[in-house]
Amino acid sequence: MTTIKIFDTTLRDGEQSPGVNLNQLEKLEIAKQLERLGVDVMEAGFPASSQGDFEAVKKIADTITESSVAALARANKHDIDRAWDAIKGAKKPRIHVFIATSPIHMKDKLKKTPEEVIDIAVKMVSYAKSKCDDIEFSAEDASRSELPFLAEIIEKVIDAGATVINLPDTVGYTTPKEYGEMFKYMKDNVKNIDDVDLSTHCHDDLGMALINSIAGVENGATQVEGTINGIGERAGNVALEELAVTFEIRKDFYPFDTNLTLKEIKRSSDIISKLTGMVVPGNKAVVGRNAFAHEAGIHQDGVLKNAQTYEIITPELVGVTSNSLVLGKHSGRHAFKDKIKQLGFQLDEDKASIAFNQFKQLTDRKKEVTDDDLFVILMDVQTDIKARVQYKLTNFKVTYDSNNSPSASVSLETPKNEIITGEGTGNGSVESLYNTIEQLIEEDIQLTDFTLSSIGRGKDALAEVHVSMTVNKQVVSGRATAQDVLEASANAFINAINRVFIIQADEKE
Ligand SMILES: CC(=O)SCCNC(=O)CCNC(=O)[C@H](O)C(C)(C)COP(=O)(O)OP(=O)(O)OC[C@H]1O[C@@H](n2cnc3c(N)ncnc32)[C@H](O)[C@@H]1OP(=O)(O)O
Ligand SMILES: CC(C)C(=O)C(=O)O
Ligand SMILES: [Mg+2]
Repeated sequence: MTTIKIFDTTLRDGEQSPGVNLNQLEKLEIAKQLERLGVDVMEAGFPASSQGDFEAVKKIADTITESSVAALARANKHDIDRAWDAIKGAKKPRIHVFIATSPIHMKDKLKKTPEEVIDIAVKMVSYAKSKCDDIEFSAEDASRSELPFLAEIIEKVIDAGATVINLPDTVGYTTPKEYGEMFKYMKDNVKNIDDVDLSTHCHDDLGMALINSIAGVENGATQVEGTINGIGERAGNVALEELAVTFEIRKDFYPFDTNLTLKEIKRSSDIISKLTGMVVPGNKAVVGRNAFAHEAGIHQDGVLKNAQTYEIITPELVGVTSNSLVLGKHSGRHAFKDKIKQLGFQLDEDKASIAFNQFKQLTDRKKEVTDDDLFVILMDVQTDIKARVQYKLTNFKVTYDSNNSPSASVSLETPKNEIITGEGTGNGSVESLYNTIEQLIEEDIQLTDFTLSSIGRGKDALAEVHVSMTVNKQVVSGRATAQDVLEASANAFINAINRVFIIQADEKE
């Protein structure tokens, strides 16, 4: 068995998913879970891209001890300086320098000759090496690069100090045969290739990210880059949980394994889905809601006789459990604290008390509080989602009449503690609410996405709303849960707006 290193880029490439915008506490929460999952390396972000990302990467680097913490940098001194300043406190820091090597990217995007690209890459890898021992070099768009040129630049950056060479399929264009052959070519033609880890980085534009990553591994890659739930730029990256579980379930066929703690997979998937707002499709491999559900009578009959007739992965393997401890109106603090631990949260006394009060309020409205409900409450408290509120919803009313446009009246408390109220209409109840809030806040708001889902089953399930929007041209997202759809919608909208003020305050600090 060869153990393949897992490089998780949920916090960098994953955050590049359109509409995803994580704050510092949310990124830190995800980083802690990735460490529990056992990733060898986590790419915490791109520090030169914004002050907020710099701060988040720094916080993660100062907190995480088991996994290496990587920061992305273009091949220029400014990006490398920012990356190093953010991660130098890490126990195992890695600077990740990239530059494109395909003819189309070099000529049309970078406007550089191949010789200039080699020169920049070598100089910038040496510069990064003068600061940090562990340097990853990525040849962006490697899969559309000319192989002899790729071999030349790789040999030179290894001489300059690179410790990991990543060959991304940046646009998800390659096929397994082609991608495997590229790794084999490097193994056969780059004289110092055995001094470094070779890495895959596959995007899923043609749905081949998993099989391409495996082809890379079969041809010499010792590191795989990807994200949890497969989120990422455009169609996303390879879903790391799919790779790790494939190696586990088909160990008779593939002689590879990973250091991941597989039973942390479901929790990782849930946290990332909740915090990013990227809902996991029900039929998604390994972590989808239906991945372990059987609908058809013939299947159910088979499973009752022997689960393995239709189940190749046991739910327990990836941390899907059915829990019997039901929390409700009559539960006390002990049972609640025990449940917090079971769900994998570590809250201090103050936060545990806030969460307990929110749980009690919910039990007044809901017969049975499920693990999913609690997960949402605990995650909100853990990430202080309500702690830095600027605008607060104090009251709202929506009137729906099937013959007329719905109308809303809303009261908000402003950052200056003034109460403002207004009224408005819209084509639907949510739109009337949003139009009214927009008029009150007087910022330039464009809603770009709205998702509503239910947490739990039945009439009294919680509603969860995610919104993405631009506020004064800044892209932000917000989420909220409530028992009422309109309340969740209003709070998600206001949480997104509040984020703009939090980002502005962070940037001033
Ligand atoms: C394949 C990937 O996933 S790469 C990672 C992509 N991630 C991101 O872009 C997210 C974060 N990005 C950002 O916040 C911004 O793009 C920034 C802060 C990095 C740069 O912003 P700006 O300075 O406004 O530049 P902008 O993004 O418009 O253009 C990119 C510039 O970097 C250059 N560039 C692109 N890649 C590289 C590289 N690897 N090394 C050096 N220069 C590069 C481009 O040629 C262009 O240069 P030019 O201004 O001389 O034409
Ligand atoms: C920055 C690099 C590694 C990347 O994300 C890509 O090429 O897809
Ligand atoms: Mg990528």
